[in-house]
This record gives sequence, structure tokens and C-alpha cells, in this order.
Amino acid sequence: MSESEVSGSDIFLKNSVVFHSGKKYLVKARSGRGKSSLLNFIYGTNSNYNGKIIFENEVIGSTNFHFRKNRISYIFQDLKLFDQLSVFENIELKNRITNEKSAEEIDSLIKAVQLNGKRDQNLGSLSLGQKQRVAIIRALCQPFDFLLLDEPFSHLDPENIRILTEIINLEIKKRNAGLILTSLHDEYFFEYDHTLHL
Ligand SMILES: Nc1ncnc2c1ncn2[C@@H]1O[C@H](COP(=O)(O)OP(=O)(O)OP(=O)(O)O)[C@@H](O)[C@H]1O
Repeated sequence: MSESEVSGSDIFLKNSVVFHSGKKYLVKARSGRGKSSLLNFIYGTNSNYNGKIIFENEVIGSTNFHFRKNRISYIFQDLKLFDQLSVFENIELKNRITNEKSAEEIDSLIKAVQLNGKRDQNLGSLSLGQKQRVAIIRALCQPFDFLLLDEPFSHLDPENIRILTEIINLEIKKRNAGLILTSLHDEYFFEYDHTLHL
């Protein structure tokens, strides 16, 4: 994007922007303003920017895989789930690497988000809102200091959003983690400490 396009941004072109763990941030912008790009920069999967992203004195780059494994968890807008695997298998695939949760805990989360009837069904046959619920549970199956959420509830009804915000709040509190959520709109899913405009 050009400098004029981002001149009013609270993040782009600033000398420094600090995100603290334990705090909740809403990043709000119109479509195409760089919300997904910002999260990809932080996650280390897009390095097409000027400047540095520093996590506790270490520069995040595309090869710092340990950040993605241990420090930052990300719910992608396009979810990045495996259509050929079942709901349980999609979650278990990550959990097998991290050992973050027991099979019973995963089952209880699947039930909490009202997907127990779909547990063994392939992702390919699920609705987008159902897939969003799976992606959110999977993202909670790892250690993290920051949880990145890219328009995570765009296809969910208020009741499911309520359930998921409760689950996410508990998991964040347990880890004293920070949350960075992008949205097109003002929204009140979480009690945000800061709202930043791109
Ligand atoms: N790999 C890329 N190469 C070139 N341009 C890109 C690339 N990825 C994103 N862009 C451009 O950067 C801009 C910001 O894209 P981005 O997906 O970050 O926006 P967004 O705010 O998340 O949009 P939306 O709300 O529609 O998801 C867009 O103009 C997009 O076309």
C-alpha cells in the first residue's frame, strides 16, 4: 500500500507500536487496509514490510518457527483446516505436536461449541461457521503468549460467539496472554483494552 493510503494508521508508519501480553487489542479497518497482512507480519509468514517486529528482544522473521509453536497462535481468516480430515482429527493433528490438551478436553470443547454430532465428520462437509469453531479450538491446543484472530466470528450466530468468547477468555487468562483481533466494524465481543485503526 502507498504511504498516503496508510497515513492515518495507528500502526503502519509509526516509529513503534507495542502490544502487551495480558491485554486485548481490536484492530479495526475497512476491507483491504492490511488487517490480514499485519497479522501475517506478526506471525512471521509474511516478511514483505519495512521495519522490525521484536518479541522480547528477538526479531521475528520467517524462520523463527519456535514463535509459531510456543508463543503465538493464529486463527487465519481462511482457517487453513484439512477438508479430508474429521473435526477431531483436525484438532488432534496439532495437539499431537503440543500435547496441550487431553483427548477428553478436546471432546469437551467440541461439545461446548455444539459440534459433538459432527466430531467424526470430514471438515469438507461442514458449514463455514462450523469450520470457524473447529479452527478456534485447534488454535487453543498450543501454548501461546498472543492469540491472533482474523475476523474469527464472521459466520457465527450470537449464541456461538458468546460460547467462544467465554472459552477464549478462559484460555487467555490461564496463560496471561494477549489477544489481537481484527474486524471490519466496531464490535464488543471482548472487553478491549485498546482499539487501533489501520
Ligand atoms: N502477497 C501480496 N502481494 C501483493 N499485495 C498483497 C499481498 N497480500 C495482500 N496484498 C494487498 O495488500 C492489501 C491489504 O490486504 P489484506 O488482506 O491485508 O487486507 P485486509 O484488511 O485483511 O482485507 P479484508 O478485510 O478484505 O480481509 C490489499 O490491497 C491486498 O491486495
